[in-house]
Amino acid sequence: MTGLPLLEVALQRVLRGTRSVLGQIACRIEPGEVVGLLGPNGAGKSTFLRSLCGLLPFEGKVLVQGKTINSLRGRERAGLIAYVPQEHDVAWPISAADLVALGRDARRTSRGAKLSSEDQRAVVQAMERMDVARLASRPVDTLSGGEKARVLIARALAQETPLLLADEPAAGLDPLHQVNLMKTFRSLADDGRAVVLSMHDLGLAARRCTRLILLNKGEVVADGLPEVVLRPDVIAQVYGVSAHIATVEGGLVVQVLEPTSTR
Ligand SMILES: Nc1ncnc2c1ncn2[C@@H]1O[C@H](COP(=O)(O)OP(=O)(O)OP(=O)(O)O)[C@@H](O)[C@H]1O
Repeated sequence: MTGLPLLEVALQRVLRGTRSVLGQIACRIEPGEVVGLLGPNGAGKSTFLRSLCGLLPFEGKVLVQGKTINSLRGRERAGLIAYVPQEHDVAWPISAADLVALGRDARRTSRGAKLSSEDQRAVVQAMERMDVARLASRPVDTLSGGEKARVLIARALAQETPLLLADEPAAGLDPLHQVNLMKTFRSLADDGRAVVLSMHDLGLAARRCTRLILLNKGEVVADGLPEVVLRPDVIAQVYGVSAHIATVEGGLVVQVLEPTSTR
């Protein structure tokens, strides 16, 4: 253990084009956390995640295990952070297994090198976790939307990084695969890693995340335990909907009800 936070963020501003879309955001993410990043369309969730992994220029600092993200070279960065993009475009008809194996690239001596037994174990485990083992030989351009999404998550899992950033990974997954995804994230966190994922399903976020960060218009509105962040007045103010919130065995239940006029 280094004693350093896994991720330390002190953003001052992020521009998209000439527009400032994220303001000051400061937070620390520690091993063991599954952080749900919430907020309406356009709130800045993707911008935030892409800034954290160094895919967008930003003003401020992002430290991963104490190292400035922009000082990390490709291989070193890929050893620390895995990223699941919101878009599921795959440019060529590669097999699902070969796509997942790309997650091991940063650990291999050369790109053409054979997968080591350790690489193979990671690929098989990631594919089993995402329930895509039976799709191994299928070209990814023949898969359904949810199947392809699960293969792309498996690629990031195969990277076996301390930090996993995922942009709406549950979108397009059926209920069973959504719950299993969140359980997988929880088990990574229990193993001392951390996951930050953006999401729109407040019920899934409430029940399955250890912490929620709620963004609105590029600012953090709330950051804390699900029961602290997901209050009816906050949901109405940020999302413009009423919600029923209850505590049942195993966690919080949130059901969105009707549009409100408070937003
Ligand atoms: N390339 C760009 N140029 C200009 N503005 C952009 C660009 N990309 C995103 N934006 C704007 O930045 C803001 C934040 O977008 P972002 O994609 O981070 O939101 P989000 O919270 O992930 O939204 P969603 O829930 O719809 O995925 C939005 O207002 C968006 O229109």
